[in-house]
Amino acid sequence: MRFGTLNDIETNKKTVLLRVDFNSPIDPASNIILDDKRFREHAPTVRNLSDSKLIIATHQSRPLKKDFTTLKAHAERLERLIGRPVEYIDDIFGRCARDAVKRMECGDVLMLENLRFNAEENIKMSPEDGASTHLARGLSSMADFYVNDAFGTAHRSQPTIVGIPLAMKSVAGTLMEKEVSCLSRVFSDSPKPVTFVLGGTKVDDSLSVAKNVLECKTADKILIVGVVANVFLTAKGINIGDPSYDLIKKLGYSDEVSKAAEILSKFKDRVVLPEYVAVRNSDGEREEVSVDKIPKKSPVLDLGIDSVASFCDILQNSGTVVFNGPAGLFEESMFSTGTFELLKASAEADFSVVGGGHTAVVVESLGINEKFSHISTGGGACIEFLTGKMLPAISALEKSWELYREKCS
Ligand SMILES: Nc1ncnc2c1ncn2[C@@H]1O[C@H](COP(=O)(O)OP(=O)(O)O)[C@@H](O)[C@H]1O
Ligand SMILES: O=C(OP(=O)(O)O)[C@H](O)COP(=O)(O)O
Repeated sequence: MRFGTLNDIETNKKTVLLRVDFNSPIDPASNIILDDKRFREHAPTVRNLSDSKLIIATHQSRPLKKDFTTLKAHAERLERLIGRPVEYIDDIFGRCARDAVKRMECGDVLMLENLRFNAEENIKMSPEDGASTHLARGLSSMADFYVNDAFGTAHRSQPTIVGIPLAMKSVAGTLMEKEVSCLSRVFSDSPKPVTFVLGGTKVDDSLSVAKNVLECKTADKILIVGVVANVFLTAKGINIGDPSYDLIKKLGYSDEVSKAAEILSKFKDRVVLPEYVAVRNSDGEREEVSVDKIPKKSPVLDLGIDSVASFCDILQNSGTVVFNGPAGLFEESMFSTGTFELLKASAEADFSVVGGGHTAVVVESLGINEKFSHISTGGGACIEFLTGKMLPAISALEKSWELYREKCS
């Protein structure tokens, strides 16, 4: 890695500004945090910084969304998790925040207000512009070191992600380091053969990942499931029925059909499509059909049992599995078989990685999370990483390391 980590800085008695991504599902009516996975994943970094005066900064949601809220509940949740007091302050870099920082002693933890309450944090900008914002200048003046642990936000070019690292000595936190090293391993020394499972509804992202990992020979095989499979089947000239085709149109992915066709023509032998699917029939029940017999009026909602078996066979013979996006409408138990069975088979691989919010939730609900080598905290960030793009947060940390390396110890 070409950026600094916590091992490269001496934080004892120093003031550290830590950027995390505590953006979590919240019940807007009660403000209760519904899933604290990201808190649990950032906890090691917080613990590693227990000898410092620790200022924590995060965002929650976006302006105008129902779960765009203050961070009092986030501070309380973190406090419970780490077993140490976390003071919440309803300010970001104004006088109240600065005074609170001045009062801090070693071991204290302070949580600032939602970063996206500041307009500048909601704007995509260059690192140079980011560094010159009031937000980046105000925050960087409060601490000796900046630690970016927010992998979930690593694909955003916003002031705290790309600007602050230009303005001060910055390193990656424990979670950022783990995400980058685990996801990078997919591209380098992962056990062979490497199989990707691409499903869910983000067809454009999945096609970019497929193209990248097939072209650079990262993936030996790609198993296509979910709505992504319906696009590929259409590209192959198969009639997937009106409801499934209407969903593709509604999601705005009609243009992706020709891109899927291009991938199929180039990499036919390495892209595996379902031969059998499950539809909801006119009685509202699950019905198994082969793909050349999909009824005109029935939506395709899962992988068929025979294809589940053949896909599991491929997964069981894979050294590495990267799984991103469910195989069907798993929220309905009738259509959860494909997702559940494929995930269980993937968990047995020597090296197994899961990306995507829905997929990670299923893995936890099946109680097989410990069996996976890595479950990414990033949705968009993980998928952009797998498309082979350099994430803005990582390039900013690398630049910071170049600029400040000498001054870090
Ligand atoms: N064939 C299908 N038809 C309709 N919805 C599907 C189908 N396959 C998967 N889905 C839906 O995809 C959603 C998750 O997709 P996505 O957001 O891309 O996953 P992730 O959050 O893991 O990246 C789930 O709500 C699931 O019900
Ligand atoms: O949850 C996040 O992204 P994700 O939903 O793609 O995992 C991050 O906190 C980034 O949030 P954003 O997509 O509002 O910039």
